[in-house]
Amino acid sequence: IRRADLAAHMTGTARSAETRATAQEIGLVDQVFDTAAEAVVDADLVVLCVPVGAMEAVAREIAPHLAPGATVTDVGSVKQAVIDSVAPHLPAGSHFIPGHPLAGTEHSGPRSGFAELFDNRWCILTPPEGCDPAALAHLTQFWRGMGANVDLMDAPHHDLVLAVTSHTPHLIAYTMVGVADDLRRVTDSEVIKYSAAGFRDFTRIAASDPVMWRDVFLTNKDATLEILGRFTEELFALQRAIRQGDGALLHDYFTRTRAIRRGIIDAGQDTDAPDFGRVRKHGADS
Ligand SMILES: NC(=O)C1=CN([C@@H]2O[C@H](COP(=O)(O)OP(=O)(O)OC[C@H]3O[C@@H](n4cnc5c(N)ncnc54)[C@H](O)[C@@H]3O)[C@@H](O)[C@H]2O)C=CC1
Ligand SMILES: O=C(O)C(=O)Cc1ccc(O)cc1
Repeated sequence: IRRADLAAHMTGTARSAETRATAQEIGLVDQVFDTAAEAVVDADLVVLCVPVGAMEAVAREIAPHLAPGATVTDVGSVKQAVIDSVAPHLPAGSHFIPGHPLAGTEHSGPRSGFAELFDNRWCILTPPEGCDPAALAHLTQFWRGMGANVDLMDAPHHDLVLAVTSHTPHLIAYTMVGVADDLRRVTDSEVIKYSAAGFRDFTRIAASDPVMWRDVFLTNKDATLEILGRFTEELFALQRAIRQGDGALLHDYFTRTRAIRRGIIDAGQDTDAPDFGRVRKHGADS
């Protein structure tokens, strides 16, 4: 926001005194308040950046203190649950436009942000029907100002797409690291020592914030279970092919998946590796 001078004055808050002190110390915002109720007074734009399961409590707290005509948005990884829990509490005359930047790392807290985080990444907005066009245009410009590309979607579609591209992959990473941990005799030495790229990536993902991801799965339950069901079917098919020595099936399968990866790279969306590098370079928590 500072890089592109998108706000005249930025306020912020966090639940713990320690986080608020850190935010103050590193100059993350112009003014840090003890409560969300104080932080939103006179704000044109309010961005809720809490775990999905905490959105409702924060919405209840800020609602009586919002300026008339304020725009309220969020960055939660699930959208329908946020709409259901936040919208009923906001006053008439405010504009609620949920959002989700598809950018982040396994790190949390005020020291984990860096100005380039949203550069050339997608931010999906899920405006409700009848949403104020001027408020939507402003919010779109806000995200573009931070370097993101903006797309619009309805919330259920967002939740299904993200179940495929983010939520289920995270669950699989958590599971794989859990499996390795169960094999204690391997974990204690060899898994760490000989950790090849695949498992290393899983451990990075599985180091993500437990509260945030607990809430993602609790609130995007149906879509995640749907994708997990399909994942399990495919896994069983591959398991059978391995048992039966069906090399042709495995080869065909891996040829198809390789083409998908190449499609992602051709579309300019292969941002994982540079992103990881950026986190290190910009000194986020490690
Ligand atoms: N970390 C990531 O890579 C991404 C996260 N998101 C979404 O962004 C949101 C925030 O995540 P981060 O910024 O990573 O987390 P964070 O841990 O850096 O910040 C979360 C904030 O919420 C506060 N909080 C937690 N529980 C609360 C409660 N019950 N009541 C009031 N405040 C509470 C914490 O004190 C903290 O200030 C989540 O909804 C997450 O799904 C979206 C895209 C990427
Ligand atoms: O660290 C990673 O690789 C991520 O996938 C970050 C991330 C986490 C949650 C989101 O809703 C969006 C992006």
